[in-house]
Amino acid sequence: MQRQSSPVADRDGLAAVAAVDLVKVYGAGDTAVRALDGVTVGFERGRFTAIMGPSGSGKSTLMHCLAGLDTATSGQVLLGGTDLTKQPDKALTKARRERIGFVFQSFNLLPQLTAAANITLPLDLAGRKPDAEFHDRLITTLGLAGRLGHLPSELSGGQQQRVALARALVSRPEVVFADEPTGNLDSRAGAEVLNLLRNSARDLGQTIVMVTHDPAAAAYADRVVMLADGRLAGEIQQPSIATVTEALQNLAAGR
Ligand SMILES: Nc1ncnc2c1ncn2[C@@H]1O[C@H](COP(=O)(O)OP(=O)(O)OP(=O)(O)O)[C@@H](O)[C@H]1O
Repeated sequence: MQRQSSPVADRDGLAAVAAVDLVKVYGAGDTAVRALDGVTVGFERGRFTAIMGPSGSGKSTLMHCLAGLDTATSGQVLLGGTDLTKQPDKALTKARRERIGFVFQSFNLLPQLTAAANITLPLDLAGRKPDAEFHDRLITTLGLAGRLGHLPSELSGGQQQRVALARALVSRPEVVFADEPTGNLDSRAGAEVLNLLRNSARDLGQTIVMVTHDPAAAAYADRVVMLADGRLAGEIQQPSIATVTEALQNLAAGR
């Protein structure tokens, strides 16, 4: 496993989103928890990166801070040229809505809306129209053409997650954050969703950052960033299930 992190984005123009010396402390005094303890890491444009590490290592906290869903105690979050930690609430909400896409373990689709309406909802709310050609290409690639008129309750878990993926991708956001996106899927549907995430990076140039516990899921990524105790603990390029599993075992054993 390499011990160096990638150069942070805005310095070389590569990173879509980056953390610079990011610290997050929950609580205060004796009960304070240092969930992130000075993390500096960049996530390159057009690549699919997985964040892994033992339970409690700070994966969700890092992702939430990168996505502007949580505020850091100190340090910077750079989305393109914008330091999210310096944005007033309104600007942060706008950046989250217009520049970031999300895919959650629990799909988070609105039950009363059809698949088609769920997919375009964020754009509709922003008063924007989807690029019709890109929209149609996504629907075809994600295998949703025959499902657009269905409600989420009429779709399988894998289909619901593909709708959520289409919703995240259709606005071509600067980064899509995926939080355990296959956690509620069986292995076949999970593999489909992971293939689609990988292809979104390769074919569409979409930047994707995914938190996962599963080495098999992480092996779909171009790169795995490891966290331990709120710090960067190395990274793996072109990961395989074996290299990821070994790295996690080494971390657990304190090597
Ligand atoms: N809201 C909170 N209040 C207090 N402590 C928190 C809070 N959220 C997270 N923590 C603590 O911060 C540390 C990092 O948590 P985080 O959820 O980021 O880790 P994780 O790697 O995502 O864990 P897991 O794999 O179990 O989901 C943990 O010690 C956790 O208990």
